[in-house]
Amino acid sequence: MEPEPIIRLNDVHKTLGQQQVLRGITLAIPKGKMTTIIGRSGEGKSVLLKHMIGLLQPDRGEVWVDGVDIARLHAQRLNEVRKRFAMLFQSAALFDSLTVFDNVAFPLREKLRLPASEVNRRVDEKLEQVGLKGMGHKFPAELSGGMKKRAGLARALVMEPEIILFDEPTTGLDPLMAKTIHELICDMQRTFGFTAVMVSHEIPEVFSFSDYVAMIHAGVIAEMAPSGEFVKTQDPVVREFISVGGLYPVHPVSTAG
Ligand SMILES: Nc1ncnc2c1ncn2[C@@H]1O[C@H](COP(=O)(O)OP(=O)(O)OP(=O)(O)O)[C@@H](O)[C@H]1O
Repeated sequence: MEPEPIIRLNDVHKTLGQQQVLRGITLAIPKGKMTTIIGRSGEGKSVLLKHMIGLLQPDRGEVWVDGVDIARLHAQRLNEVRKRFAMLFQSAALFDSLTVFDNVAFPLREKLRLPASEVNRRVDEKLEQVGLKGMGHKFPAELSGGMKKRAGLARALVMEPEIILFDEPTTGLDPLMAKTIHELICDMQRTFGFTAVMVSHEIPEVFSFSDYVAMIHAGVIAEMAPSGEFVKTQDPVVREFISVGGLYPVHPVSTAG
């Protein structure tokens, strides 16, 4: 049985500047699974993620999060819904002037105002889970690219969100480190069971680490399917796009005649 969707976009349209970026996106994100959004550069993948968390409002259409249309919410109610989310940006967006520990502690202190002993416990636990045990005293400038991503992940996880949006979380890493970070994210997703929505350019790797894959093309969802089904698509545009990652020859040899 298909898992129920936790986020549902219905006919979402968005124009930014002169560009009609989203032209009727309809998409359901299954709860507790890893869904990856692929598509060419500039197709609107980041814009789509920002609609899911209410950082952008659609010109037309609906964005349902667990039964609430966040496209119509006032700021206060929207903030309540946003507490269920974390978002991890390409850059990991760490505060350079804070240690790794203080970066991860930041949302706990700022939003939950927890006592110091509880902050220490939770931060140490998350640092250990992402492989940064004993690194809390370091500053971001002292970390490798992979360690920065781990720190960003720890900060996203520390609030124990129900939904985490990952915008190209392996940007700037070498292929081996990118694989390690993807594996870590998958491991965390399976351990904690949050809903993950990820934007990624890593083809064909996305098909091994995602439960579902969706491709955006020309402002709409060209294909959305479980990973194993997605690669069997007959849609020529989708086939051509994923062929770049070596799954199919770009010009399949015709067997006709
Ligand atoms: N705030 C904005 N104002 C004007 N145009 C914007 C804004 N944000 C995004 N765009 C435009 O919307 C389009 C989609 O951008 P988006 O960042 O979502 O693409 P993407 O698919 O994530 O690309 P990439 O894979 O390169 O990160 C681009 O043409 C971009 O220039």
